Amino acid sequence: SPDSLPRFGVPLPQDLPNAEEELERELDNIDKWGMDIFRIDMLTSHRPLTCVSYTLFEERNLLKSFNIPPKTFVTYMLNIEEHYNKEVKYHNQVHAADVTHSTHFLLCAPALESVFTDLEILAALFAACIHDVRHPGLNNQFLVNTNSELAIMYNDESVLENHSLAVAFKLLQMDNCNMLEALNKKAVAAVQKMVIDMVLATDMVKHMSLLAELKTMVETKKVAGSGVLLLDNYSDRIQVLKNLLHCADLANPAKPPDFCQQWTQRVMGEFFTQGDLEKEKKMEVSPMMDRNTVVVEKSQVGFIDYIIHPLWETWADLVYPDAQDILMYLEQNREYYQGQIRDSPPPETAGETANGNDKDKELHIDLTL
Ligand SMILES: COc1ccc(C2=NN(C3CCN(C(=O)CN4C(=O)CC(C)(C)CC4=O)CC3)C(=O)[C@@H]3CC=CC[C@H]23)cc1OC
Ligand SMILES: [Mg+2]
Ligand SMILES: [Zn+2]
Repeated sequence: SPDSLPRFGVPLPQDLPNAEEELERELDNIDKWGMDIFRIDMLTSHRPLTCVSYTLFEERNLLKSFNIPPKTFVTYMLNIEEHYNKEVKYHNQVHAADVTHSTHFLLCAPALESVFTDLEILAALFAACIHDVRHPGLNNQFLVNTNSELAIMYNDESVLENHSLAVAFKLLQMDNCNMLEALNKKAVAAVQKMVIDMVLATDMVKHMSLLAELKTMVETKKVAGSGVLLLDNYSDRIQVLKNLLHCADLANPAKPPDFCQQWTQRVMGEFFTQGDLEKEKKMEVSPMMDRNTVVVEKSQVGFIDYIIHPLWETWADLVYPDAQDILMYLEQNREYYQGQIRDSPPPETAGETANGNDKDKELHIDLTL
């Protein structure tokens, strides 16, 4: 019937004859780290978030478990997807779909099997879907420094993260969008609190404290007989979920090389756009945002060494050995970027090459060889 949903939740591009079977093939990898979200973006006419979230909620049987009408779920997710900014090069619906997929993958870790309830899993996937909605492609510091409406609204505190949360919960109230309508008041309140806690924890200013708490949890790790993590209070459970979403948000350098490099292109495109605007406004240009001075490969090595590897190494300890392959990609990508940094020629002393031979003679020998 006409009002029945398309198979993957979204209409497919008419000009691609076998889009449906191509999309089915890509979605067969939804339980794999290497799923190609960029191809899904293309095959869904740029609605990867609705397609991936619908597929995941169906696969995890969450629509039935919480009596979420599929039509309501899809209407809400399409609405959320519409509220991601297509002009923004990185913080758009493809990033949201990628983080949602990564969140799903991390929740599948054997060390977390049967640890979280369906309500907590719904909250984590929902948080991933909405965590950057209405992102303007500018960071919190810029919004604060320019006295933006948003910064005033949220008193300079996690401005973007508060805004995404408010927009997401506001959109739930629109016609035929309340996907949580069948949940009782207590369950809705519990989901809302968990989603707020998780999304606020994606603000990078929280990174060091979040990582410190994760390290403490790893040191005092309690494991049940079956080997799964023992989390017997809200504080521990939400702490793992906050770090899980934070890891998913910081997963780009831990993805297969060509995906990692595409994300780097996108984020640097967004950063340079902000840097250009800061220059235009005679502001100090933010770190890594000046297109004239940044060495992208160096930034990636620094980002991996200071932020990404310490976080993922700790997460990998928590769920050992489930994240070893992810750590491998991260180390591979770090070596790739390190190798790309054009090492300036070794400092030559006057008249001699690095190994002390007479320059001309050595060059002559090289040439005849
Ligand atoms: C694919 O590459 C990237 C993807 C996402 C990001 C984001 N960056 N940030 C901030 C993270 C902290 N930050 C730093 O400058 C951290 N940092 C370094 O990276 C290396 C250093 C300069 C040597 C020392 C240092 O302090 C500023 C940017 C975000 O807040 C974004 C939003 C939320 C999550 C991550 C995302 C960066 C990427 O490549 C650089
Ligand atoms: Mg964010
Ligand atoms: Zn994000």
